[in-house]
Amino acid sequence: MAGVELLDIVKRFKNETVLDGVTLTVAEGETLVLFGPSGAGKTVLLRLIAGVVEPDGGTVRLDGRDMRDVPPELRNIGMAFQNFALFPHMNAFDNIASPLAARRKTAERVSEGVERVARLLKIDQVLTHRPRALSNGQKQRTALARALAASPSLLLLDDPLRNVDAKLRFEMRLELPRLLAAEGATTLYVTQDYKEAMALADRIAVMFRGRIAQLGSPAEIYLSPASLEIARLFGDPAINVLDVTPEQDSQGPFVRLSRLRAPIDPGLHHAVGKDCSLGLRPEAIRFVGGETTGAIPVTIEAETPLNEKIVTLVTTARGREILVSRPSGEPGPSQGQAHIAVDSAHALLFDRRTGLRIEPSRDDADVRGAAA
Ligand SMILES: Nc1ncnc2c1ncn2[C@@H]1O[C@H](COP(=O)(O)OP(=O)(O)OP(=O)(O)O)[C@@H](O)[C@H]1O
Repeated sequence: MAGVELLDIVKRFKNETVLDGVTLTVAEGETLVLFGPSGAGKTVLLRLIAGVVEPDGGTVRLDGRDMRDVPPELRNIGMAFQNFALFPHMNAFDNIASPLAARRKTAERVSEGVERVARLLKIDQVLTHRPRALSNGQKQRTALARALAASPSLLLLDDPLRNVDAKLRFEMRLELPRLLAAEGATTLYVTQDYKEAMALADRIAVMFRGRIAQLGSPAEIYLSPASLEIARLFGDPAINVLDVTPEQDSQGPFVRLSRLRAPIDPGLHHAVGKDCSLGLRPEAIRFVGGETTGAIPVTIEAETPLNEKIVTLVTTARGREILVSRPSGEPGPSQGQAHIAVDSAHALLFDRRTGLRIEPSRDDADVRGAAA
C-alpha cells in the first residue's frame, strides 16, 4: 500500500496559486525529496500533508485513507522544520519525549524511546541541557529526534539541515539515509541543496512554481534532466550551456564547436536545423593534446579549486566561456593556450524555445541508421 498519495492538489493564497495540480505517490518506506527553488511550494505541500493547511482542491491519502476532516494530531506524522521549534523551558530529553508523553506511554517506554533515537543521533550526552545551551547542530538533531521518537509511519522533514554548519551537514548527509532506512518510515524531505537531495533520496520530485517538473531517481535527474532549468539546478559547477544548431552529414548528426564537428547521439537526428542549447557538464570536458582529433583550441582564463575538484574557466576562439572540471590530483594546464575535447556523447540537447530536453529517439530505423 502506498504511504502517501496526493491527487491533483491545488492550493491558492488570495489570487496566487501556489500548488497547481500536484499528483504524487510515495511508496511505504520510501524517502522522497522535494527539491526546488525558494517559493516553489515545497513547504506548503508538507503542511498540507500534515493537515495544518487545507487544500482548495484534490485529495490527500495516507495509508490509503482520505485525510479530509482528519486533524493533524490523528495523522501519525513526525515533523521537523527549519527553525527547530523546540520548547525553550524543557531540556532536550523532555523535548524529544513530548510526542511520546502526549500519547500517555509509560515512563519506562518514554525513556527507552528517547534514549534510542538520542544514541542514533549522538545527542545522548546533552539530554539534560535546555535548548539555549545546545549548539545549532545539537538543536537540529534534537528536533529530528523528536520527530523520530514516536516512530511515526510518516516523517515530514522541512530543510532540517538548513541551519547546520558545513561539517555536520556533511556528516548528517551520510548518516541520515541509514537512520531513515532503520526507522522504516515513509519520508518526505524538503531541501534546496542538490547534493543533499541526491545523497538522501530514493526519488526526487523537482518542483517549480507549484508543479512537479520531474520525478525520478537522483541518477535519472542528473543524467536525463527534463529541462534546462532542471539541469542548471544539479551540478557544481553548473552545466555549460552553448547555443548550437545541429547539422547532419553522411556520418550522422553533429554540432559545431569552434567550427569543429562534434558528433552527437545518432538518435538526435530529429533536432537537425533546430535552435538548440547544448548542455555540457564540466566533467564531460577534458584537456587534451593539440594533435587529438576534434581538439578545440582554448585560452585559460582562471583556475579555482572546488572541493575535490579543480575548475578551469576557458574561452574558445569565438569568446565562448566554458567551465572544465577535473579531479584535484589530475595534472592539467593552468595558464596560456590549451586544447579541450568534448565528450559529446554525454551532451544534453535542449530546445532553445521551450527549454525542454530533446530526447534521442530509439526506434529500429535509428539503430540501423547509426550502424550503417
Ligand atoms: N500562509 C500563507 N499565506 C500567503 N502566502 C503563502 C503562505 N504560505 C506560503 N505562501 C506562499 O506560497 C508560495 C510557496 O511557499 P513555500 O513556503 O511552500 O515555498 P518553498 O518551496 O517551501 O520555499 P523555501 O524553500 O524558501 O521554503 C510562496 O509564494 C509563499 O509566499
